[in-house]
Amino acid sequence: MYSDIQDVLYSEEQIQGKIQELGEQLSKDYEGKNPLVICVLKGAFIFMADLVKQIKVPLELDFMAVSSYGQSTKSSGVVKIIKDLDVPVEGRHILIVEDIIDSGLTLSYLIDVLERRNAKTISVVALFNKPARRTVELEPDYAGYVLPDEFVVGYGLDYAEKYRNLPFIGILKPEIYST
Ligand SMILES: O=P(O)(O)OC[C@H]1O[C@H](OP(=O)(O)OP(=O)(O)O)[C@H](O)[C@@H]1O
Ligand code: HPA
Ligand SMILES: [Mg+2]
Repeated sequence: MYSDIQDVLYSEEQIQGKIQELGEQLSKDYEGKNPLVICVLKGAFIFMADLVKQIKVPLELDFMAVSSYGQSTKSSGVVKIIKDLDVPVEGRHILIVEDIIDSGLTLSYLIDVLERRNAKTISVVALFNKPARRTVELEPDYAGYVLPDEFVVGYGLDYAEKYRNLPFIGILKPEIYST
């Protein structure tokens, strides 16, 4: 598994440091708001777990599973809800937790869904951001690292469901997905 990685972009320690910074900012901004923090499964599961431990104000959380990449390194362009939220979002302060924004299609779809359900506010925290690949205009309210235009895996992100358990984020060797 480790030999399939071309370059490690950010180590486990660097990622944890960034998450602590994000948590401090979010703790200030969500004081007294009891946000509903939504994890976008599967990719964001590790980030969500590490992030909420760094947010020091009361919050609730829920999970939504969506998918558009399947077994590919390119978005299919069609975002499917595989598991919906358990609780209503009407009147709630929503914080969407995403691992990565690439084309922006997943998040623009989700934001649209939550707006139609009358959330009070909707903000996005994304650990990784690949602005070079955007096909729809979208910027996270809280952002971790900007990544180069390469297919990356680890820290929750997969290629064909593999590599999610790597503790760092790295570039996958192109020969792995082009063979
Ligand atoms: O900005 P985009 O181009 O839409 O890409 C970002 C989304 O793609 C990945 O999810 P994927 O659809 O692969 O599902 P997964 O989280 O289960 O891996 C990733 O976890 C983000 O949710
Ligand atoms: N890697 C894994 N999953 C992804 C990526 C990526 O670079 N972009 C969007 N989903
Ligand atoms: Mg994926």
